[in-house]
Amino acid sequence: MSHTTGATDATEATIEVRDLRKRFGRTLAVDGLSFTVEPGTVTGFVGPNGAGKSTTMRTVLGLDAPDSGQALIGGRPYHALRTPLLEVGALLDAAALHPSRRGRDHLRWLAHSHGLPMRRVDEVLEQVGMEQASRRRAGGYSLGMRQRLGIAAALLGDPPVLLLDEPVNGLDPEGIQWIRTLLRHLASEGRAILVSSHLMSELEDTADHLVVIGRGRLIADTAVADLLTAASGDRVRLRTSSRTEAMELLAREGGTVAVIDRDTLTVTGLPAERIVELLGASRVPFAEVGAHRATLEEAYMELTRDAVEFTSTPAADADEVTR
Ligand SMILES: Nc1ncnc2c1ncn2[C@@H]1O[C@H](COP(=O)(O)OP(=O)(O)OP(=O)(O)O)[C@@H](O)[C@H]1O
Repeated sequence: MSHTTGATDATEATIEVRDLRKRFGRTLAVDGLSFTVEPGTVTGFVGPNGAGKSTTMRTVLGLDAPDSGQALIGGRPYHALRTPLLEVGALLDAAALHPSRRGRDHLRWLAHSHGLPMRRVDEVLEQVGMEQASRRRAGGYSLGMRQRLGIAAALLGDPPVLLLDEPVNGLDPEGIQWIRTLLRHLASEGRAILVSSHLMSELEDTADHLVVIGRGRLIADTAVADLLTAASGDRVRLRTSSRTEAMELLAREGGTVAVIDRDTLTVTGLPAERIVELLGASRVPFAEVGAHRATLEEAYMELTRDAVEFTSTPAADADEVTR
């Protein structure tokens, strides 16, 4: 953060959600949710469609009023922020722009209305790779371009807190890689960043921390590294051209064997050294025996499977919490 725009100090870079509840008619969108986004971290906000992610973000941004509980930015509710654009940046929908307006003019207007120096417009346009495109009219922008412009607008006030709702939507693989690098960089500067996604794989290599919700309730609030370690367990991964033979042998010796693909297995209940010994003694060909590292997707599946009981609601409430 440059601090030239008077951004708040690092201790204020947090998002705190405290026992938040929000109902829309018969739908309980957010049901007693609490979590904190710490400075210097990218926190992934994950859950299936309709889980309550957007509602939570909108409440943090003062766009929805909570029925109870609190949503705070740097310890204060959004409406109490003196200079919101300098304190929190947000991407909710890809920038809704008038088709005849140039992206650059949109940012200049935003900067002007908040008393920000015009050089910030050029700085953020460079940061999102839109220097050239921003001189064209928005009517011709792709969804990816509008996403980039929306991110530029969020960064304009150099805020210590960022909320991005599904920022990867519409980006091509190169764009996805770009946003990963950008978010890592922004977090390394001490910002608190909350990024929602309904796909766990999109957060691989981006998030340090995960808040997983289902039906408006917290399922997990965990460091990504801890989640992956727990999900990887004591599983050993091995490759073999004699899959059936290897499976029979290892199961006989007390291992629990799962098939990953045509020539890859994972085994629990037997240490790697023992597996090597057993396959070697029986002359079953194998290669690459090592600890299995779970993907974030696998970890998520495990997590939500364990959380089924926690997330399910009494039958009487059932139609209140479904879309
Ligand atoms: N303005 C509204 N009026 C009525 N119901 C709403 C409103 N906004 C959200 N909901 C409902 O609240 C629930 C949570 O929706 P929300 O958009 O917060 O979920 P989400 O996790 O962001 O989902 P998605 O991944 O699909 O964006 C859903 O059942 C949704 O239909």
